[in-house]
Amino acid sequence: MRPYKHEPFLDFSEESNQQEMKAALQKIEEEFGNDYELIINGERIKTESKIVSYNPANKEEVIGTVSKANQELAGEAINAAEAAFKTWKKWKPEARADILFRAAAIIRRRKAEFSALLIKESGKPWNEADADTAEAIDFLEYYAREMIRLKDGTPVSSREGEYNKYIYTPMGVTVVISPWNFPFAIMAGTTVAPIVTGNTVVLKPASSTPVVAYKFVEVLEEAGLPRGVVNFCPGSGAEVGDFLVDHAKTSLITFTGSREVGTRIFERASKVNPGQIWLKRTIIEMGGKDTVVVDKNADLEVAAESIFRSAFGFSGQKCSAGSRAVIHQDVYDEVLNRVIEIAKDKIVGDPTDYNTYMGPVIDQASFDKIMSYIQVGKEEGRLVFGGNGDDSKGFFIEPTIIADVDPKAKIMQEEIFGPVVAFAKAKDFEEAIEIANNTEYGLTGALISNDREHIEYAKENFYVGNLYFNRTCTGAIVGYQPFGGFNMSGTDSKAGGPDYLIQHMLPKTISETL
Ligand SMILES: NC(=O)c1ccc[n+]([C@@H]2O[C@H](COP(=O)([O-])OP(=O)(O)OC[C@H]3O[C@@H](n4cnc5c(N)ncnc54)[C@H](O)[C@@H]3O)[C@@H](O)[C@H]2O)c1
Ligand SMILES: N[C@@H](CCC=O)C(=O)O
Repeated sequence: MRPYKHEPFLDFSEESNQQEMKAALQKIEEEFGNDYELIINGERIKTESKIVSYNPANKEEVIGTVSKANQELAGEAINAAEAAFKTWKKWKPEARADILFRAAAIIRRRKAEFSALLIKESGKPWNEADADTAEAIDFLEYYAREMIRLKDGTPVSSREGEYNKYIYTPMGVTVVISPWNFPFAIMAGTTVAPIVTGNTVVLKPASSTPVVAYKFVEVLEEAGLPRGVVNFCPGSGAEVGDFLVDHAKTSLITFTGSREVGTRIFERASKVNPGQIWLKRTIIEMGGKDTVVVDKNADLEVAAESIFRSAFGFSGQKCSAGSRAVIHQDVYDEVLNRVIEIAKDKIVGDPTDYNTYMGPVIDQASFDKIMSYIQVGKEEGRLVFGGNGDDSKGFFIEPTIIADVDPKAKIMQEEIFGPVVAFAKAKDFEEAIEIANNTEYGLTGALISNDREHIEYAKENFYVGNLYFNRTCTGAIVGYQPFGGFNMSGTDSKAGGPDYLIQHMLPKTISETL
């Protein structure tokens, strides 16, 4: 087994990579409109009721229709997962890991096809889609190796006359609820972490992006995953989500999504329901209100680039998005003007076009919500760039920059999840860090500074789960920057890190008297 190394991103300035992506985009169009079924215990189940997956850049284009589970079918999925657990938990960890390695190899061979689907189903531009596919491969490769590392447990001491062992055992049925914004990587990572640790899964993907999730489950089947170990169960959050969370046979819930739904799940999971003989465990990763702080002696070009890319990568639809820029007063105007300059060059449009920097936002509800925040922003600050949206064909919003915002203003406090960045001025470095910390979230942050003392100060005082220096606050890499946040950003499970898998297992102490 080679040491873990992250999957390299494709360089689309190379003609051959461009051609491959163009061909993949054409090829997947042939599958548009296909019908995808539920997968319960390996059986395909077609339902009358459907989820329709649209291209957010072109509302007319249907990516696929997907059967929609009701509570009865969700109950069958839980039963199938419970039955499969009896044998799957006995598989050797190395054999479980092998399935992940095989799945990674299959996806690597079909990389362009998966990225093309992400471009169409979630509106990601090429580089963001490629990064999402690469991250899905990374999760498979990394968690497989992690399970092999953990298979014999962690060494503990033994006194004379005894032999002690400390091992990790699987938990049971895991409900995986995933978001649409990393429809491949997060969905795949949160599905295979419970699987490789010996649990079985009911996967409820986001309703905007169910097709990529179906195709991933097919890959797991092709890689040799026995039936019932993963059950594909798309459905309404309110109906099927609550049902799965509440179910007495659910042991572990791993959720990634909004604060509103995450706190609801956290609360419901704490209730012990009739027939339930354990306390449910939850891994809950939620939103962010993330800040790029610029110090007065920073490299201002790095600062402007970092702010721009943190705010507008995938139209700001990342939990890690830098939706707040807090700038030292001495360099405020210069940085703001440079970010505006960068924004002027960038193309907003159809993400199937290689030259597009920013595609659409995911759907009408997001479009309306972001536009209403822009309206609030115009009242709370000075609109200096963008501000317009067009939802006639797809859900397009210009990169929007609002200057001179009070740190306590609504657009400085609430997660917008769109291409909007608010600028605030700080009188000195300490005040900038105070402003950065003044939200209820604590996910990511970046400091752009050349002052070593300030960097050390930030390491201690900038209260976020992922802290970066002299770069963007987005773009964590599996195995290199374990990911998760403090406070209302979640349980800080650190996906893609060395502490992640053990949260899917029950540690067991075995002590034998010799
Ligand atoms: N911290 C992280 O690692 C991370 C990563 C990606 C996205 N996010 C956050 O996710 C949010 C965007 O994603 P979203 O719009 O898909 O979030 P969301 O909370 O609306 O939906 C997430 C998932 O929860 C399901 N759901 C909805 N209601 C439910 C219920 N009552 N019970 C169970 N499940 C239910 C949805 O169908 C979906 O599958 C943002 O807030 C973003 O910051 C966080
Ligand atoms: N892990 C991603 C963010 C995931 C949330 O949307 C990043 O680091 O940018």
